[in-house]
Amino acid sequence: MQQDIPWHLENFIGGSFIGPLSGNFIDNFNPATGEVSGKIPDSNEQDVAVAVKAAQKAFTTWSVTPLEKRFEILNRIAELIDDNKELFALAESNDNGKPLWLSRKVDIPRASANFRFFATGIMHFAAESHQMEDSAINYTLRQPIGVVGCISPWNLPLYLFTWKIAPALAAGNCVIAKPSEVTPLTAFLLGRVVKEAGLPDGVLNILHGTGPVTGEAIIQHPAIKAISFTGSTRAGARIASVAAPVFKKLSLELGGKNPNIIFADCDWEKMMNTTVQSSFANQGQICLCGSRILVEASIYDKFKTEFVERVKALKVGDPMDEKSKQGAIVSKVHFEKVMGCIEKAKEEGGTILVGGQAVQPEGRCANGWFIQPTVIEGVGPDTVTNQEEIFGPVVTIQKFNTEEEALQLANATQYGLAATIWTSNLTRAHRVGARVESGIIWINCWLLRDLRTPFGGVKNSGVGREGGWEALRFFTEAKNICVQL
Ligand SMILES: NC(=O)C1=CN([C@@H]2O[C@H](COP(=O)(O)OP(=O)(O)OC[C@H]3O[C@@H](n4cnc5c(N)ncnc54)[C@H](O)[C@@H]3O)[C@@H](O)[C@H]2O)C=CC1
Ligand SMILES: O=C(O)/C=C/C=C(\O)C(=O)O
Repeated sequence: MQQDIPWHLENFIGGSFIGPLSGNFIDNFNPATGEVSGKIPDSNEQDVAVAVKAAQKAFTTWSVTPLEKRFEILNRIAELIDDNKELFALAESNDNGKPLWLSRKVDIPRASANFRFFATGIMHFAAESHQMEDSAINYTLRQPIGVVGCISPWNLPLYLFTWKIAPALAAGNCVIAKPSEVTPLTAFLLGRVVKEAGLPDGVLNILHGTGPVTGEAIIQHPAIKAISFTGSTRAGARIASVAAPVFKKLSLELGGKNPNIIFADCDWEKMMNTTVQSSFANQGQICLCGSRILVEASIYDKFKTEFVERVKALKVGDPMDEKSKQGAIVSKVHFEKVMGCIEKAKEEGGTILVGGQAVQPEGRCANGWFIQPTVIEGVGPDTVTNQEEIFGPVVTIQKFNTEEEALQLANATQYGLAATIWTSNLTRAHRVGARVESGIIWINCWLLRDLRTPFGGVKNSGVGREGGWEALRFFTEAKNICVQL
């Protein structure tokens, strides 16, 4: 595969790289330098229509391609991502601003793992059968849906793009996929990889462009029968309003305002190390980050002192520098949003214990969008700061006295994606875990991922589950066949 990071991106439609029909492109930026780093297609509904035609044509053969063949191709895609890991990692860091070591260690390996996981997963996927004593037998077919749409965000670009595409393809669907316009590079490179891996033309189509134009064209296209989306709750609500009345299948993985509940009897060192990570990994731009830290009163002061010290020590800087623990914020728009949230917290009476400022590293990153990791104290549970997703390197700390109070605080938002509980009392851990309103609970750990488990949120954090059989069920239609004996 070519080892260059491309400047001029094209759509990948019907197995070919082609420009947008309008001829219009939009600027792509490197957030670490603030400079334009390339051009991406500003695709519209005509481009989507061409892609859907290619996908419909490909579906006639891909949907009946033997599982072993699908396995072989998806596994080959995984191998090729691994073979080109350095190129993918560099592209991801340039596009997103995350440290290169993080792309190498997490993002790119997880992208190939997604393909490998669903390549093997489809070989083991089985449907149910139900016997009615000796009078009839029902068996359920799990058939591919047809053409499906996969729309992903900018925070874990290739990681989340492939988390949707891999199960969709494994299940026999053809895909119209759109990465975030903010981080298009690795999705473009994926087009080259799938071509080389021998995925038939039209099975995966990758279109670039904005949410309001390209994204809208995908969700509104009548031939696209299911949409899998990860991103903001606002965009998720919009997608549901378009898709639900025409009965498209929907999987929505949305925002979070996740509680990190710390009891006094926790394993201190493990909790501290992990809490720094769960607060600020990827500049806090992971929907699973613990943005509201709830600490038992008896250890609150000790926690505050040590946590602030550790956060102060996190080096913010050039993503290419191995020593940088924090890279750039993904875009100028998002940088301004996060800085605005910090200002809002101050207006709401919050005290900035550490951080709170933009950072201007020396050298090539002097004009990039960097923010110090920020810890805020003194904002109540009902404030905007503790209610709205910030999605940046900003956490709040709040004190609780009893388990009941911890639960009240934990559940006091519109979101319900993930929660972390720190305690060495397993009985309490189970009890609290069962009562936190959240799709995912981590006890004495964070982001420990088993790809077989159901992944998703409750309340305004989304609808449906990804991962394992859940994903393969989502990307198939169940058809029950009843045979009277
Ligand atoms: N995983 C998560 O929880 C994420 C949450 N966010 C939150 O969303 C806020 C805004 O970030 P954005 O980049 O604007 O996220 P977004 O939700 O607008 O964008 C995510 C993806 O959806 C697409 N999209 C947007 N509107 C669409 C529409 N009407 N139809 C179809 N596709 C559409 C975008 O082009 C992108 O590919 C962030 O500040 C953060 O709070 C953002 C990204 C990921
Ligand atoms: O699947 C995972 O391990 C992580 C998923 C993270 C998101 O969906 C997100 O940050 O939006």
